[in-house]
Amino acid sequence: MAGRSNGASPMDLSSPSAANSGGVDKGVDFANYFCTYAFLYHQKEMLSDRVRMDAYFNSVFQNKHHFHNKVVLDVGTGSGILAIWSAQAGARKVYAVEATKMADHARQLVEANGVMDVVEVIEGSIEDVDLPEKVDVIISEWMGYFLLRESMFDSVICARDRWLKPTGVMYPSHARMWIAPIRSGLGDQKMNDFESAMNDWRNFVADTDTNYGVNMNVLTKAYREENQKYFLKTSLWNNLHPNQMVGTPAIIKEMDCLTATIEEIREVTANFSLGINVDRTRLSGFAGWFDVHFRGSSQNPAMHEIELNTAPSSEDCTHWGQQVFLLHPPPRVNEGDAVIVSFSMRRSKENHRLMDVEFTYELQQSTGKRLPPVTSKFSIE
Ligand SMILES: C[S@@+](CC[C@H](N)C(=O)[O-])C[C@H]1O[C@@H](n2cnc3c(N)ncnc32)[C@H](O)[C@@H]1O
Repeated sequence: MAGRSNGASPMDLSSPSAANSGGVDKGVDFANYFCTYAFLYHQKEMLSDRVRMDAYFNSVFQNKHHFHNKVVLDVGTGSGILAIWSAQAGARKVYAVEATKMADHARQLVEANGVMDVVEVIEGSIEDVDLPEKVDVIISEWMGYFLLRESMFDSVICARDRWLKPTGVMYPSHARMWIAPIRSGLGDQKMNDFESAMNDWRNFVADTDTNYGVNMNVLTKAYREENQKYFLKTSLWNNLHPNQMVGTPAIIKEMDCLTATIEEIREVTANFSLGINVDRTRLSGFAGWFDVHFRGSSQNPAMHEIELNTAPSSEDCTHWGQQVFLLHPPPRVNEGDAVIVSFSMRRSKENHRLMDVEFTYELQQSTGKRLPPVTSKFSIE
């Protein structure tokens, strides 16, 4: 469905690739994933996200003791911003590794900001790069939609295991994934879009038969499936207002970036219960988001802990927004009900940077009645 935007993503990660968790075709991965990061418009989008920028800025400058006279590795430096801040905070040496040609712009920025004696920009994949020494700090902005889309944390883990000193610290140091029950008008909108696509198809089938003598109706089922996936089974990007949450959010995954493994993030599963706290409403779906923390390590804690939060907010929106998983049809819920959820998120077989998500949910009404479980599957594209 490339070219038809459902608001799911500003980046095109949707084309199938040979990449998977076992063997990634680097050329295809570069074409599908990295290429977008070589554009300044995309780096600018991230550099304009105030919540993101303030969190990283404060994490570095309020914890200068982690940087002063230290060796830092910036994994995926992009424009070089985190490397420049690390140098300004007193680092002795910063290795700023970037897979794309954005490395050239980063080098220019480093020079223009007078930190070229400290920051060395290296163009290449972190997986392939050799550094002359181990580092005290790894800083990286690796988070994708709902934390794990893009699978960039794999590269940070690889860098950590190869280059971080045993006493080293990770920036950020911890990450969490959240899910909340929500109400939204998006469900009706997407169902209308789907129905109008199917009406359009029926007219097309009739016209093709009348005008050209070929009956296309045998393809109706396939067209329906294609459009169901696109309109109803793909998660949506949205910045929700907190009053769209109809119950208490749950943490479904917590990660210590110093010890997390690729195995642990390849598949995320969780069983949890969401208490409904709004009366007579619809459960339009679930929203997923993340937060990360900058706490240093237990050996070497931060002086000032900083949080970067992408939860629904009335003022602080981020470019990550939230991922919305819509239920069709949306069940009616009441205050005091509970939604019992069994959740899983796995990497897509076609593209390890995209995710397949499954919710099996059961509504437990406040009266004690329990409705039969329903399973809904989604792609995060
Ligand atoms: C989300 S952007 C962050 C850019 C910059 N650090 C910032 O905070 O504005 C991630 C960057 O990491 C780069 N990247 C992703 N995986 C990488 C890898 N394995 N090796 C080197 N660079 C990588 C991308 O090309 C992209 O520029």
